[in-house]
Amino acid sequence: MQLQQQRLSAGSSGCAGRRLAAPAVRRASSRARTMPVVEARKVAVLGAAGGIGQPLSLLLKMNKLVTELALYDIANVKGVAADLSHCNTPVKVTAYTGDAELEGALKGAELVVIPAGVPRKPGMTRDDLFNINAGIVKGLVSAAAKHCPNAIIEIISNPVNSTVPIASEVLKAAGVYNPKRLLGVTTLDVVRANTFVSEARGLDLKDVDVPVVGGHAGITILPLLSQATPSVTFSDAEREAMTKRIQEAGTEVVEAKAGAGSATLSMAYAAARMAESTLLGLAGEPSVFECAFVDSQAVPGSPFFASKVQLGPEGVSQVLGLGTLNDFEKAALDAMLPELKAQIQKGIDFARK
Ligand SMILES: NC(=O)c1ccc[n+]([C@@H]2O[C@H](COP(=O)([O-])OP(=O)(O)OC[C@H]3O[C@@H](n4cnc5c(N)ncnc54)[C@H](O)[C@@H]3O)[C@@H](O)[C@H]2O)c1
Ligand SMILES: O=C(O)C[C@H](O)C(=O)O
Repeated sequence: MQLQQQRLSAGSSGCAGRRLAAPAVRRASSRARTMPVVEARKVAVLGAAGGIGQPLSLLLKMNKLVTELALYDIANVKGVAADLSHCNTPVKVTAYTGDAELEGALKGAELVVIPAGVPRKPGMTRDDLFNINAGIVKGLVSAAAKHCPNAIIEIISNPVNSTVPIASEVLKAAGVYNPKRLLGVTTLDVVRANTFVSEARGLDLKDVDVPVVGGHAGITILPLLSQATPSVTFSDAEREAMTKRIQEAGTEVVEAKAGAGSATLSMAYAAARMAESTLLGLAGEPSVFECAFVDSQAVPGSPFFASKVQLGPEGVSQVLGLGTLNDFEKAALDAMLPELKAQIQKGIDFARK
């Protein structure tokens, strides 16, 4: 609710917040009249007892667009749900654990958010998580294919560049793949880019919107600083340093946590923002945009790519192109592609074997 209030009044909705700025300011003065009509919306969080899952569930419990919050985890989820259910917001909280209860979590869900899986420790890459998380995502998406085949699925579990292709293959094999309904959550990259650029240039955060494209690991994370709103200028050295900071921001947190995991609170904030945008799109709100890692033809040869997408009643209603890149961004795009394609293919091969 708080997040939503902030979003509606700040006019910040997605990596293309600029498109919403004017209507959102109008909504702020007549919010009761212009809030989308809320139908029954069940949201399932798989991995809800984890470092991301718990604060994400709290934020969703505060969101007026959610009516039921189904929390699923292999451990400790009943306590999390009991705790959360005491918050006096209208969202109904239910808890499910173990394979036998997964169906209950998923039945009737319109949005399934998946932060299940292990996080990095210092010295690891996201790809080092593949061996454990690939199987977790495969299993959970198989269950979603069976129990809520029309739900929108948003994957947080790393490595996103591989787990999203795994999910697509699982859904294809089950005969229920709809590319408009599968998204890898890269919102945290946008959140970070907005924060760092605003800090560097002394800008009001609510005005800043930096699209981040590519994927979600190292050099595959490409902030398009040339397309930032408001327009910002950087020297070559500054642009390179800012790009690297955004690319390495996850590692910055992993190192600061020194073995206790990776980003959880900022990720929960980012995922809650992504979920809210998705629910706004489902509710028929026009002009809702976010960057996300989706089935895409934006870049030839890369079957998945993160770019700005429009969210609507069907999920992803439009995948936007990359716009005009400067020479630095063009070179960075060329440099990332072999790595991104290999990580996508690794996910596809795993799911097909
Ligand atoms: N996309 C992003 O931007 C982004 C950002 C931060 C973290 N992540 C990733 O999110 C994942 C979770 O991170 P975290 O810090 O919350 O980890 P965590 O270990 O704190 O929590 C993970 C939770 O998943 C649960 N889990 C494991 N297997 C499960 C299964 N089969 N079904 C249901 N639940 C299961 C665990 O019990 C645990 O509660 C990691 O893979 C991490 O790399 C992604
Ligand atoms: O860095 C990580 O391992 C977690 C996440 O992908 C992040 O960007 O914070």
